[in-house]
Amino acid sequence: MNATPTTTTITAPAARAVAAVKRYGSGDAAVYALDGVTVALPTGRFTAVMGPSGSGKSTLMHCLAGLDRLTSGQIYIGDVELGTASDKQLTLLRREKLGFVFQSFNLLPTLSAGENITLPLDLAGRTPDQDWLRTVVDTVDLGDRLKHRPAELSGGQQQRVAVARALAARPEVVFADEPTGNLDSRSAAEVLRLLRTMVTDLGQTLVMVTHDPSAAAYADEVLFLGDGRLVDRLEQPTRDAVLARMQRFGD
Ligand SMILES: Nc1ncnc2c1ncn2[C@@H]1O[C@H](COP(=O)(O)OP(=O)(O)OP(=O)(O)O)[C@@H](O)[C@H]1O
Repeated sequence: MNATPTTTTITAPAARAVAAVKRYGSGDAAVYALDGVTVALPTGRFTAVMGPSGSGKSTLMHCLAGLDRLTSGQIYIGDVELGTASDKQLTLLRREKLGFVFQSFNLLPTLSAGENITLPLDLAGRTPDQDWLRTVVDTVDLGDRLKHRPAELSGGQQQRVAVARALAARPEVVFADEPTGNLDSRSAAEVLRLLRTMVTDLGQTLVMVTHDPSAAAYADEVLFLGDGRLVDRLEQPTRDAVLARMQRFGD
């Protein structure tokens, strides 16, 4: 009898934390912002991070993104372990492998939208991959607004420019910290649809910290932090399921 051959595709996680501990202060004043978090962020997926205020969301994101160092444990971006990297290597890694979107759009006011998008590449002396850049600009759908300065764009449009800037270098992971925190609900939905598209259509890996259950519902999975620990996770989240889980933190 012939056995049917099976193939299994194993995709390495884009980033992971292993027994991640981050302690601020010492002795009686010690605060464990992360208290032993082990989690893998799969490639090509949209992961949202939620939890009550002070639960360690920003700390986890900053440590994953090489903006802050752990007290103990390991962070990997691909197969690079960040703990052994020098500050200079971390700066290079952030520039070459990671993209960032912040709550405040952080665009340079004197540059056009198009110039803002390519600025990180220009500063790094890298030649943009024109095909990729065209795909990114098409995806963010700014049409004829590329020559406009940030002040001439709506909040939602400015955040779409910031998303395009994060994508321009084709990073391995994009980190978004409350990307819709400064937007009205219509603009927020515009930006969230764009983030969803960049994962679904362009295969980007995205990690987003948010307080908003509606925003988290765009993700493939939501991780819930409580007191510096990973306390729950929810696949294919809906707004109501996320809301219900968040309400349980109040119990
Ligand atoms: N630089 C710091 N020095 C001392 N304690 C800190 C520092 N940064 C964070 N913390 C503490 O670590 C814990 C986790 O903070 P963190 O900002 O990661 O939480 P968060 O879930 O992102 O909160 P929020 O939703 O309010 O932004 C909190 O108790 C916070 O007070």
